[in-house]
Amino acid sequence: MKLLLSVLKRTYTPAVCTSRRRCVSSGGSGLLRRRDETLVVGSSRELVQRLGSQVEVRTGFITEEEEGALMREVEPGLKKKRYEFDHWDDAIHGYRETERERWGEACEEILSRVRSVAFPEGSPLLGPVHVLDLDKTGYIKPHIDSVKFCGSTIAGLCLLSDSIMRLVKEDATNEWLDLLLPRYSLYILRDQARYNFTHEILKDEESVFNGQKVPRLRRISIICRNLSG
Ligand SMILES: O=C(O)CCC(=O)C(=O)O
Ligand SMILES: [Fe+2]
Ligand SMILES: [Mn+2]
Repeated sequence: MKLLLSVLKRTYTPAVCTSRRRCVSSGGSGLLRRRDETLVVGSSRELVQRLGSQVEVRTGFITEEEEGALMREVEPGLKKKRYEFDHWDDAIHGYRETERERWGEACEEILSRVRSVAFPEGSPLLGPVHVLDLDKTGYIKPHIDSVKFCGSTIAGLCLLSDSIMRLVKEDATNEWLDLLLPRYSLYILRDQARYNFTHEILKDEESVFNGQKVPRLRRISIICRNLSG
């Protein structure tokens, strides 16, 4: 299946870079951009193209109804918890989370679609699916997922809000990529993008993509991972 970039409803203004960093859109690669819908910008065209093969954003991966089905399943468990704000040392600020191994039929169908596009057939997966609920003021600081517990691929469904995921090369912080993750999208990070770059979800005040404000509301992500080999 080809990337479903054309489902993105809004158009974003052409690259107007207001940040210190040099913005180069992925125009011309044909993979990450269709019409005016840019989903990836980065520190250089070369990086966007090279790392672009290890990063996917599939817009409209789920429908509004499917988001509703997922919410009905995760909301009761989340509501029993309180958002955590006070742990200054945590990678995540303003969040609550849970894990879920068994899902109802509708959700299982969605998750098996995620697995079939994100992971090679037969690749052993982490059993429980991770559900992360970020408050409107919550954000995820730069980190690399534990190499002990999870393998080469991270796949996340984005519910309730658009957001921006920033990837920064661990040993060369001038190399970076910003991904626009629209509500209803699926993102996939593989290989170098997963091992050699930190990832983070920007807080509302910093949530600007390619010069355009992207309001960050409460956001829920549902994340599938494979096991480390
Ligand atoms: O919310 C997301 O999409 C990413 C979460 C994350 O980075 C993590 O749980 O390690
Ligand atoms: Fe992570
Ligand atoms: Mn702590």
